[in-house]
Amino acid sequence: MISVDEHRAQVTELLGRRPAVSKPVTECAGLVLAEDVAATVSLPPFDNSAMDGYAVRSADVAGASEDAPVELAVGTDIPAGRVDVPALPPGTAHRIMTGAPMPEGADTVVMVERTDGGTTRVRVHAESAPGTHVRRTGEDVTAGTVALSAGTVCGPAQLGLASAVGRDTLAVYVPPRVLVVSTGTELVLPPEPLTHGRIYESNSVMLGAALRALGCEVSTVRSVADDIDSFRAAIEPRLADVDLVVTSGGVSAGAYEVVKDTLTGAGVTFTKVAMQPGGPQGSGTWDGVPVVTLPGNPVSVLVSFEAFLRPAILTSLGHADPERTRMRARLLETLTSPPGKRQFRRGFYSHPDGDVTGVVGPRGGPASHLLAALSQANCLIVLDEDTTEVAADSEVDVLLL
Ligand SMILES: Nc1nc2c(c(=O)[nH]1)N[C@H]1C(S)=C(S)[C@@H](COP(=O)(O)OP(=O)(O)OC[C@H]3O[C@@H](n4cnc5c(N)ncnc54)[C@H](O)[C@@H]3O)O[C@H]1N2
Ligand code: MOO
Repeated sequence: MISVDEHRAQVTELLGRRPAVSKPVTECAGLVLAEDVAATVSLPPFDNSAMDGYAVRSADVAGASEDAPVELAVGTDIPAGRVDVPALPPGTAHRIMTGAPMPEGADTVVMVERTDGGTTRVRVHAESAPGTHVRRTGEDVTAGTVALSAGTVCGPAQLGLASAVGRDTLAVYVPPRVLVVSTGTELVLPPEPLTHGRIYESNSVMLGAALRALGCEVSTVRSVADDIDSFRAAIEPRLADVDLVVTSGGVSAGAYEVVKDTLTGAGVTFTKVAMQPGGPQGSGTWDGVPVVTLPGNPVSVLVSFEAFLRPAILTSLGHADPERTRMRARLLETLTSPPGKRQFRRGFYSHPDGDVTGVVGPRGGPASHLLAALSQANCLIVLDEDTTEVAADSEVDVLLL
């Protein structure tokens, strides 16, 4: 029996670090930068107006007020995008739009609402200090500096910034192509009707969704019979096209453990991990392709994904912190846990108004076939290896899903 942390370390080492590739910025959401992005331009790239109004010299509108407006001749219009902006002669105003370049000579912008909106002459009803409503060159980013560092997760704001400094591609770690395989002679796919003793296959759909959420490209073999020849025939031809194989089922102690029977001695090590659910696990390689074998019970599959695959894949993709957000929460019911095992119970975490901790109630018992309870959960309650009981009202760790 090995610990959760030991198995996680093995799976993380197995997956290693993904290669970096250049991708269009539009395809980089959620991925991690494999390069520093240097700004080749400043942001803003030029002094420009923050308001629709009039570019003026502040000295020319000094003392202006509602009762004593200052009247100036209007020179020209400067819409955003105009490149041939004439300088501003003293005692005049240029009509300027938000984002348009400031004319030489102007040091401030008066909002149109503080004027009569004139097009040949304008009455200005307010003073405007130098710099008012002017966005200065480089006040956000200075050309030549690093706008985004390697290791940054590309969310919407980061991709916006990369685009604003002129990048249309980025070097990012490319997510793996994953083959998801569900084993079990009992598995049936809709619309085939269920006969007694068989069940509808669900693990591959669940795993596929979890993997795609990390950016993985997923292909699936949804139902392989518990037979070594069928298993080999279904998987071996596909190995060349994937970076990782994830199987479910066929790894425990029965007489028909197809995954274990096929891969033992062929590069995959099977072991028991001190956790509940998700005890029977395996990892290794098959013809050089990394393989992670999960137990078949649906809740075990998703808990194993959270405990091992998710952190290993995120690490392989360059994430510095692959952990789920961990919170302390007040437990609403007493829970028990087997000694020596880390238990992951499904829970619902909420945060009543004014509560600084949050509360969590279990959803379903510890058994690993309770898929409906899992579907109502938004967190895993973690009871560590030394804990056998946690009383209601005690604080526990929860991992937010
Ligand atoms: N004598 C022992 N029996 C079992 C042990 C043990 O240590 N000794 N461990 C139990 C635990 S814990 C688990 S978990 C399971 C793991 O068994 P397998 O990985 O071999 O999985 P299967 O037997 O193939 O399936 C388990 C369960 O899950 C259902 N299943 C499987 N695949 C799917 C799927 N794709 N979609 C939906 N449901 C699926 C399957 O029908 C079984 O009910 O072993 C225990 N036994
Ligand atoms: O450890 Mo099993 O994975 O409880 O169902």
